Parts: sequence; structure tokens; C-alpha cells
Amino acid sequence: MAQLKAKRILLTGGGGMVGQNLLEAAPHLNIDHPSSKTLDLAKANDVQAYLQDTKPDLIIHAAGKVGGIQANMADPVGFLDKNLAIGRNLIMGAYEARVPEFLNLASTCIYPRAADNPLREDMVLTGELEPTNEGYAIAKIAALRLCEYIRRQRPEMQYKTLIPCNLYGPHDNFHPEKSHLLPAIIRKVHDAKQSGAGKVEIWGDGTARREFMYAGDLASAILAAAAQMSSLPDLMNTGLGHDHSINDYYQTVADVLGWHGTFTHDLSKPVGMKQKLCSTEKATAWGWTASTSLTDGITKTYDYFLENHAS
Ligand SMILES: NC(=O)c1ccc[n+]([C@@H]2O[C@H](COP(=O)([O-])OP(=O)(O)OC[C@H]3O[C@@H](n4cnc5c(N)ncnc54)[C@H](OP(=O)(O)O)[C@@H]3O)[C@@H](O)[C@H]2O)c1
Ligand SMILES: C[C@@H]1O[C@H](OP(=O)(O)OP(=O)(O)OC[C@H]2O[C@@H](n3cnc4c(=O)[nH]c(N)nc43)[C@H](O)[C@@H]2O)[C@@H](O)[C@H](O)[C@@H]1O
Repeated sequence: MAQLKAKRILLTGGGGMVGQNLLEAAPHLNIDHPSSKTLDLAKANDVQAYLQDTKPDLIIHAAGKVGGIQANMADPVGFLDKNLAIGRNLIMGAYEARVPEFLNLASTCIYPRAADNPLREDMVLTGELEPTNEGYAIAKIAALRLCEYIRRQRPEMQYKTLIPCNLYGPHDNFHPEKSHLLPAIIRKVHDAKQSGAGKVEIWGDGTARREFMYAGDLASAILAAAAQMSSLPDLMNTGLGHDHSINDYYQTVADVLGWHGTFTHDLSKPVGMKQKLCSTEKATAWGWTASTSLTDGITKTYDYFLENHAS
């Protein structure tokens, strides 16, 4: 960690869930984290000027247009356009300003929808993408490939990508139309508990499987990577290595929140990929594993929800 203290670090997306969990995990580091009002990454000229002016040693890129399955289906144009612009502007701006290190964040949604699980880093672009988040996935793939091309043309530039599985935790987005699965469950079960409702609705038949990792664990992976960029693989999954069914996630949240109702299934709702479990082989070999259990993570997230979102 001592090496990190000496680095001038630019964090994008510092106001978001990943960014906030990272800043809380590293209060002693010199991290510049401009909001989108200070630095709109969609504006290439502003990005170039900012990077030429501040000359960071390392960029941690956690900004993006992010949302769950419903948000992605509602606005594929926005998810492709915004994430493509943000990724291209920042990576090319860093490259032209000769920023030596760049830690990019992708997502397990970049993997082919029918690929064998667990998903390995060499499976990228080997098959059709999941239609519900194709736009977002294309933007993420373009960014990670741009980092890989820069590595090939200038091997001294450490431009590398972590591929996180689904995430949840404090500072998540709990908006019913935009949120990912776990914050949606927390809100729905909390509301049922408050109102005395005996039923909560699950989208789909609940047999799809997801791998949700606590955002604080991703923060630890990012800090480990930032401290040893040269040894980090160019592409590395960061996940748990195990998953749960949608139904199991609902039951676990009900147990943690102490709600004893029953579940109904709305089969008209979208379900997305049947499974997207990532391989943790590379990360384990490199020396990182996640540590937060699902019940501990849900408990901490619910505490945050009660303090910041509960009506
Ligand atoms: N959440 C997940 O399940 C998940 C899973 C895998 C990978 N990831 C990746 O992890 C990263 C962070 O995700 P998150 O969940 O933390 O997202 P989030 O909570 O929605 O935060 C996104 C951040 O991006 C910033 N941003 C958006 N547009 C911007 C722009 N034009 N200029 C500057 N900043 C902009 C926002 O800044 P302002 O608030 O200042 O507007 C916000 O702080 C993303 O790259 C995402 O793809 C997330
Ligand atoms: C990591 C993220 O994964 C995202 O895919 P994805 O896991 O399907 O997105 P999520 O919205 O986190 O999970 C969706 C899964 O949970 C089920 N589900 C059940 N009840 C609910 C609910 O109330 N709300 C929500 N949101 N889902 C629900 C849904 O049918 C689907 O199988 C991508 O769209 C993003 O771009 C990103 O890549």
C-alpha cells in the first residue's frame, strides 16, 4: 500500500457504488475523484485538457451508465452511446497524455449468452451476446479491447481490465425501474415488511442464476490491482466462484430482513442470461479472493438502505 500512497490517482465514478466503496476503503490515499459536473467524460476535449493538466500516475475507471436488466432494455442507445464515449475518451485521453497505468472495469455481461460456465477471460467475443444488455456489453468490450491494443503497441503502458460479476452494497441504486436484482429485492421485501404485505413478486420463474459480489470486495480487488499493476493479468475476472438462483436470493433477503411472506412469479418479466458465473481461477492464482458472505453483505447493505432510502 506504501507504493500506492506515492501515486497521483484519478478515480472516475467516485460518486457511484463502486467509487464510494473504494474511497471508503482507502481514506489514506491521494485520490482525485471529480464528479460528472466537474468532468463530463462524454466530452473528449474536456477529458484531454483535464488529463494534460493533472497528469495522474494511475486512472481507476469506475464511471459509466449502469443499470439492471429493465434499465438496459429501456435504453440500449444510451447504454451503448454513453459507455462507448466515456470509455473511448478516457482511455485515448490517458494514452495521449502518456498516463502510465489504467485500471478499466468491464462486467460479466460481456460474455456470450450461451458460453459454458464458469466464464473464462478467453471466451470474450466467442459467441452471441445477451440481447437484454447487448449495447452496454459492446461498449465494455470496445473499451477492454482498446486497453489490450494499447498494451500490444506500447507494452510499457499498463492498461488492464478487471471483469467484475454482478455487484451490490452500500451506495447502490435502489430505484425500482433502474436497479439490479439485489437492491430491488431489498426494497421490495422492506416495503412488504413495512406494509404488512404477505406476498412479494419475483420476475420470471426464479430459476435463473446470478453471482452477486459485495462491492467492498471489488474495492479490495481494485486496491490490490492498483498496487501491483505490472503483475496483474491484462484481463481478470473478479467474482466469487459460486452463484445462487434468483429464488434463493429472494429467500435469503427475506431471512435477513425477518419477513416471512410468500413469493409469486411474474412470467411476463425479462430474465436475461440463465447463468453468468465467472471463473476465479486467474484471480486466485494472482492472489485475490472475495471475502464477504451473502448474509453479511445483505445485512450491511440493508443498514445503508435504512439510513439513506427507507421511507
Ligand atoms: N453495479 C454492478 O452490478 C456492476 C457489475 C459489473 C461491473 N460494474 C461496473 O462498475 C463500474 C461502476 O458501477 P457502479 O455500480 O458503481 O455504477 P453507478 O453507481 O451507477 O456509478 C456510476 C458513476 O459514473 C459516473 N458517470 C456517469 N456518466 C458520467 C459522465 N458522463 N462523466 C463522468 N462521470 C460519469 C457517475 O457520476 P455522477 O454521479 O457524478 O454523475 C457515477 O458516479 C461501471 O464501470 C460498471 O460498468 C458494475
Ligand atoms: C452486471 C449487470 O448485469 C445486468 O444483467 P442482469 O444480471 O440480468 O441484471 P439484474 O437486473 O441485476 O438481474 C436480473 C435477473 O434478476 C431477475 N429478477 C427477479 N426479480 C427482479 C427485480 O425485481 N428486479 C430486477 N432488476 N431483476 C429481477 C430477472 O428476471 C433477471 O433474471 C446487465 O443488464 C447490466 O448491464 C450489468 O451487466
